[in-house]
Amino acid sequence: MAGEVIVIALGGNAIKQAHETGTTEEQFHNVDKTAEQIAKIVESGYKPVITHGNGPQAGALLIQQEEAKASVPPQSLAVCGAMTQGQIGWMMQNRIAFHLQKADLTASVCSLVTQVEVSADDPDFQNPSKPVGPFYNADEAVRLEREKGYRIKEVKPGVHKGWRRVVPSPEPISILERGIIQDLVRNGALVIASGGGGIPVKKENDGSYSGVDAVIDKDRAGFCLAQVVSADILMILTDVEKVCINFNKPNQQELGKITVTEAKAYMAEGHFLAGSMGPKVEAAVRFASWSGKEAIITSLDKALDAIEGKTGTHIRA
Ligand SMILES: NC(=O)OP(=O)(O)O
Repeated sequence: MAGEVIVIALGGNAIKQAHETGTTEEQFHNVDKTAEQIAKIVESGYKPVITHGNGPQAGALLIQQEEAKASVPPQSLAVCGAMTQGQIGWMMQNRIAFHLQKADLTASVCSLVTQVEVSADDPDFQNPSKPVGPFYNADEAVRLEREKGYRIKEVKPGVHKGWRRVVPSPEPISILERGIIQDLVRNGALVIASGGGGIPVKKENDGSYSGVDAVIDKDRAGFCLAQVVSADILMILTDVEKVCINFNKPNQQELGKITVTEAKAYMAEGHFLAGSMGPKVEAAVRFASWSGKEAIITSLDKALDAIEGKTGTHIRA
């Protein structure tokens, strides 16, 4: 319905396609296509609040820190997270503003450096789950574990290049800049916030916050953002039009409209991969349970159709 606030969590393919190396030009091109879709959503009367992933970019920056450490001091993963938030936030802000202007729409676009509190005791520090950076084959994975001490996991079983470095991904507890996000949205700005899941920080005894070397899942942080802005819809955009059960098997089945209870049952049966569709369905279930409203998972090009109920996977309480 026009006027509704939609938190849109953009997946990696909105910024970098799997087959690309991730040049500035490639990323700007993808962000431009994404911005065009977001402008259409604004034109239809909805109020998007945007968040985005940073897995490929944070992993690439980590590699750059390691490769250049003989000449410049390597920066921490928390700093890499902040850098990716600035980078992608700028690209989004730049292209969304352009497409709004082209459509004679006047909203101010603002990307906000956003910190998200996590617990230093989160179990993910013991068993990291967040894939970052490029994909490797099994041989490369073994070599990188041995030579560089990376933690590597298979994230696409059965696929030649199905291995990725993983880093800790603690649960987001709260968004520190929630007040200013609410003010900006209330004043009509199109806000990009909590990018890359937010810069992970932990509270110190003196009340200050310090950076934590981790990458928060942007879908889980997207749910926190949806709570902050009292969203009417949480929409998670990825590379598939609908969520599937029995994915890549002969009995694969697309999901249309499902309840939270059904989604939880599919999760318990192990249909959704950790670090992939798992956190998306989990965030959608959390939102639908918390709000009593609808969460949608679909692809970028189907976003508007999905909002209008024509496609996508819709999860409701
Ligand atoms: N931070 C995050 O969830 O990034 P991706 O969506 O790129 O994995």
